[in-house]
Amino acid sequence: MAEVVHPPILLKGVSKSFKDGRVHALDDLSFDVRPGEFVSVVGPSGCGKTTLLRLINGLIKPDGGEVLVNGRPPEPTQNMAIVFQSARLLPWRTVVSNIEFVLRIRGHSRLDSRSRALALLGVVGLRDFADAHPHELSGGMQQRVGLARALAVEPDVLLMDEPFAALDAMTRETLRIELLRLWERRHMAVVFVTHDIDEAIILSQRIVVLRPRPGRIDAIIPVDLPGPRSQTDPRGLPVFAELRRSLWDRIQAMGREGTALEELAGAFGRPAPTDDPTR
Ligand SMILES: Nc1ncnc2c1ncn2[C@@H]1O[C@H](COP(=O)(O)OP(=O)(O)OP(=O)(O)O)[C@@H](O)[C@H]1O
Repeated sequence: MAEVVHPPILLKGVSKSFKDGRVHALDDLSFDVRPGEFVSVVGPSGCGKTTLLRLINGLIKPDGGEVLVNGRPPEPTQNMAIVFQSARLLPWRTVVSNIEFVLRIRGHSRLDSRSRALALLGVVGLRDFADAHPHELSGGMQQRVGLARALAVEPDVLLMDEPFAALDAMTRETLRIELLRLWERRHMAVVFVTHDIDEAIILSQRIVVLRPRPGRIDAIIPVDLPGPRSQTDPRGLPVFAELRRSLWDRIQAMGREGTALEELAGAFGRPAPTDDPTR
């Protein structure tokens, strides 16, 4: 009999409330992430993006519906990694030891952990900083270490919660390309939360748009751009402008339906007039 292939991530009618049901964070969310797929999640502040990642990661449980990772409810033993807005490195450990640490607790030998950690630091361009401590690194470099640490466990599911939001524009750009290169090489399933529409289009194969109060799926938008993404900047392409416009229109429509438009504009960054394809 043919083996059943489960999607890396599957959500079926997932709901989640906090404060004894007074805060309805997510309502009836259903979508899947296919093997090797890069999916971004966008939506205004408070629409449940982080809650969604925490549900997939198994840090919290849904009140209703089902979250499945590789066909099973999420659990710590699964090959999943999460990257946050700040790298959250252990300050008393060196850079290389921060990565070795996660390998050691997964049962890798001391020797193997070190060689893997050093190889990964090479991949993210930080081999020369192996023996530095986190405070000696810039925010962008720390985030690179965080990425290397997440990849060390060779996850087949990588969750990212606005990982580049705190970085300057240039570092952000460099890390995006680095992430795309790593993804093209390893092809893990990625769920990437961002407030930045351009970033979502540049990185993803599909974009899940959430609407707030309670968080629901507004649309799932396929992003069909010529690849490989790490080598082609789509921002000059007509299809990019069209996608950007349609996402922006969608967000404006949410505003008209009652969500404060200014909040949305602040959260997403209104397209500059010169970038506006309709002008
Ligand atoms: N542990 C919690 N206890 C109580 N309420 C919570 C908790 N976690 C999230 N919430 C509420 O659930 C809703 C969704 O929060 P969440 O952090 O997932 O949104 P978000 O889309 O990630 O927001 P942002 O873009 O501002 O980071 C919010 O109303 C938030 O206040």
